[in-house]
Amino acid sequence: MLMRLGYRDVKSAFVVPTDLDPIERHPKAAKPGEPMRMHNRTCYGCGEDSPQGLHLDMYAGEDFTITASMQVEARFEGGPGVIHGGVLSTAFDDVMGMAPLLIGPSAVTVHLEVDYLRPIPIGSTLHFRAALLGRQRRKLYTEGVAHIGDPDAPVAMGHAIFVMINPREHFAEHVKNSQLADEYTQRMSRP
Ligand SMILES: CCCCC/C=C\C/C=C\C/C=C\C/C=C\CCCC(=O)SCCNC(=O)CCNC(=O)[C@H](O)C(C)(C)COP(=O)(O)OP(=O)(O)OC[C@H]1O[C@@H](n2cnc3c(N)ncnc32)[C@H](O)[C@@H]1OP(=O)(O)O
Repeated sequence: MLMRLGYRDVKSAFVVPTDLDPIERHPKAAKPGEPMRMHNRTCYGCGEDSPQGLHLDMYAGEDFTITASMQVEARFEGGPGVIHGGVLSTAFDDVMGMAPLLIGPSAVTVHLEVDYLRPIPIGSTLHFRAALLGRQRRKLYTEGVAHIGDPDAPVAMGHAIFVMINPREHFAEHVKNSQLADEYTQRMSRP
């Protein structure tokens, strides 16, 4: 099922394959309107225990969508008075990265694109919507859009490809570096 967020007039080089495999919402996934569970509470994007992080607030939406918001704090300044482009791409990575969890698997970013459409002032609230567009083998195609109050006036769009992984294998050698190393090491040792 291919569901796009609209805004087709926005130029983007991202190509979504036409031969996508069917996807289904996982029965245990958050219901529309419910908060998305943090994948890691020290995540720089959404973790509540990441002191320097973006503190994205994320909710499950209808179908394969996520909604999210964040405050554009002064510490996120890039150009004078506006958000840093890298901060915005971090936010898109994390918001679009939540969409795979609606169908179940853990997945990591292999490709990320951001189209910057309008300057985003410090002090604004950024609102995001992201959608899982479809799956092709282990690849998951996503799209995101951001606005600062008027949903019909997008300020940025994002596209990304995530690849499904086995988290135990993928993070096995790295959990020791986590701020939550003890917790993850214990989780790894459970059958
Ligand atoms: C129990 C303890 C652990 C608990 C942890 C719990 C949960 C955490 C898990 C997940 C997180 C969940 C939500 C996350 C939300 C947001 C977070 C932001 C996400 C990130 O910020 S995450 C950091 C940055 N991310 C990386 O750190 C990835 C580095 N990377 C790799 O680790 C490898 O790359 C890997 C393993 C991904 C794949 O490697 P591989 O060998 O398994 O597979 P392969 O290379 O064959 O790729 C398979 C198919 O993807 C295609 N493909 C590959 N690369 C592509 C590209 N660039 N463009 C287009 N297509 C590409 C191939 O062409 C092929 O496609 P095809 O099927 O058509 O052949």
